[in-house]
Amino acid sequence: MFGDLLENSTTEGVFSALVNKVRDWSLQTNNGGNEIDVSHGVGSAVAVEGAFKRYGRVQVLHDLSMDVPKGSIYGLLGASGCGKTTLLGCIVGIKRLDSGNVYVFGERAGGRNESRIGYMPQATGLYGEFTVTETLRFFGRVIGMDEAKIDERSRYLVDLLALPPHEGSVANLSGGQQRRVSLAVALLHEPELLILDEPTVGVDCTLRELIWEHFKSLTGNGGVTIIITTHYIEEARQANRVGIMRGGCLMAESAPAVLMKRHQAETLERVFLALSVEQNQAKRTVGIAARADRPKATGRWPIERGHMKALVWKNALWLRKNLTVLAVVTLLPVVMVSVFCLAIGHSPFDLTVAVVNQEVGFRNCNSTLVCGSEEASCAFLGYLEERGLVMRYFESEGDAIASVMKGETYASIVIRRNYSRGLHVRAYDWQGLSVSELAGSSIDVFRDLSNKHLAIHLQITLYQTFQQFFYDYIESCGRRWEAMKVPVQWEAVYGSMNPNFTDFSIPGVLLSIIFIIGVILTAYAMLIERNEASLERTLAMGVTKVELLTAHIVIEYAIMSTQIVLAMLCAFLVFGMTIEGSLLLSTLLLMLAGFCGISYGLVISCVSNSPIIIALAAMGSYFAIVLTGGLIWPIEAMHWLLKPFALFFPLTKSTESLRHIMHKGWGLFDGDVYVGFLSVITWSLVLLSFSVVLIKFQKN
Ligand SMILES: Nc1ncnc2c1ncn2[C@@H]1O[C@H](COP(=O)(O)OP(=O)(O)OP(=O)(O)O)[C@@H](O)[C@H]1O
Repeated sequence: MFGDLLENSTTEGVFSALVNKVRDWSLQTNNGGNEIDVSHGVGSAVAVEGAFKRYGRVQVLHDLSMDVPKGSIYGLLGASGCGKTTLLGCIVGIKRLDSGNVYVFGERAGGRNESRIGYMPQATGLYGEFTVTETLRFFGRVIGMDEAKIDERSRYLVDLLALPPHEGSVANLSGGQQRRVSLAVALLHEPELLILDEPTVGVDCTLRELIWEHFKSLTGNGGVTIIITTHYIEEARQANRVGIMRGGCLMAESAPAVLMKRHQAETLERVFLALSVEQNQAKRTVGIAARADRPKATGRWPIERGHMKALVWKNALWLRKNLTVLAVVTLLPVVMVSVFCLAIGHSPFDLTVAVVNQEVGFRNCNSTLVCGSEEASCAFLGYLEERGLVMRYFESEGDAIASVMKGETYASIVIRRNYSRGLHVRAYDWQGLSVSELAGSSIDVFRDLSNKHLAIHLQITLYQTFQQFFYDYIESCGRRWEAMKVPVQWEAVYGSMNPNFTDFSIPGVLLSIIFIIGVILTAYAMLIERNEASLERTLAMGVTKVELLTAHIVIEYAIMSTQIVLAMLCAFLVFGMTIEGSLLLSTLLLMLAGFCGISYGLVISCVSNSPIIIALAAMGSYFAIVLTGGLIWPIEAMHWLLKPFALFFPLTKSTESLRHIMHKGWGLFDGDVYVGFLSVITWSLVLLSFSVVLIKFQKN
């Protein structure tokens, strides 16, 4: 309708003087019996005084005043982007003015009169997965209706608005059907004030007529007040009063017939054009109006039982309808723990090495270990094969080294011609060992050191294999091999004699998995909630943001408990990770880490509503935590600049504590186990408080 007069979002200047003049004049000449005085007295359902509102640099409402008499239909008209939805949001209480006042039934907007208001946002504001019945049940519960009343009203509205059968989900309805469901939600609790943002878009003319008849009967018989925005301008002729907005100002406010008469126009559209011309002329002459006082926020207890029950029910219903998501989320930690245990900490096997055995060449030889054997090198290579090395034999040393250089083998092992003789002298008569025997009994190894893990593994394998082989050779010669041992006796206070990297890392891995899943789930749940238009509607019904958060935390905690139990069963029962201490204490620490993740997820979701930023923040912090938390490399080895900070990160101390519990069997007050608990609790509380502050002070 107003397509040719689309608002300029950078509208400058204030036209309040002229606007107020036009408006006053309209009111003076108004002869509508439905009209009442503009002050927010007894007769006003809604009164707006000197409203200012801007989004960043864009001034959206500009010294706007309006008055909606009780029991009337008020049509709010204006071009796209002129600020109608913003104004409605301020009346409903989900948006705050920068300055000015909004009164609803004589009380400041945003107070406790949500049960008297029915709000239909511009977007449908519904949960796509729910059926019509479930949608009406949820919003009925939020507003505090009893079940019988919800059923009764649902039947009535389904009939009135010709809503489709109940079984299908709302997302599968047509646009017009969805708008009707949305209207039904607004009408559900029989509110005294209906605020409807374009309720008849996508509705056919017959049904539109019917809906308007219903509005008229509501205002006529029931004393209900309706504020309605519409782009079908002719519709607004049926309203008792229309307000015409432009550039964030109300240019006129009066009965449609009065406005048309005053401007000698046949349609309201022509009235709008005439007013726009007058406003443009005033733009050049009128200065900026003073701002009114900033309204004070209304204080209230942020959590109500009824709201919480409805929200938790809604979240649980959403999960029931998204069982795949629920299954994936619940099993994710088990999958991550399994992948970790299967992938990390095991010794490499089937490593190929190049071998040049100058003692026997390519001929077959006897690998049995016998004292004084001329082919002891074969026995040694047999030992290496038993340790899982794969041998590739070469004729010359150069070919063997070339195979390492080409990446075909990991090392080349060269055994000299008189190896067996030298070895025998070393084992049997070492005092008489000559220089040539010493050199001949040495094995030359050329390794590819570019892969540190594999190179060290090969080195350890060769040392250990040779040690065993040499002890066995000494024994086969009837000598005591114990005399050759390094004279150090090793014993374990905690842990096994053969420590395992997987076992070392699993406490930190469990904590970090539960933490990061908490972060991601919360951030995305809040993102979805924020981006759903249903949030506007839920907030308009008096649900607080703190209640929304708490309901999410409740559901997430239920999921998290299952995640933790499954992840621990997987780690301890399936992969045999060490658990010497209390399972309960370990679970508690994991729950706290999960809570810390949830709190951090809340902070991220408050700071940004971009999925990319959320993903980057979550992954970035995860890597920082994993790298600095002592999970994969000891903190003792960390750079001195980073170390003091790393100790304060949320999972550093808690990883140590969980390791003490799991590997040493320590209790809460043994060593500094309690410090890990304190650290993660402190982080959770700080992050949670921060997110609550951010949420509280977010205006839009
Ligand atoms: N959350 C927001 N952040 C920044 N700018 C916003 C926000 N909401 C609205 N705006 C801007 O404020 C102006 C008024 O928007 P509003 O939705 O109130 O207009 P409207 O009159 O309802 O438009 P329409 O008839 O198309 O729905 C527009 O320029 C819009 O881009």
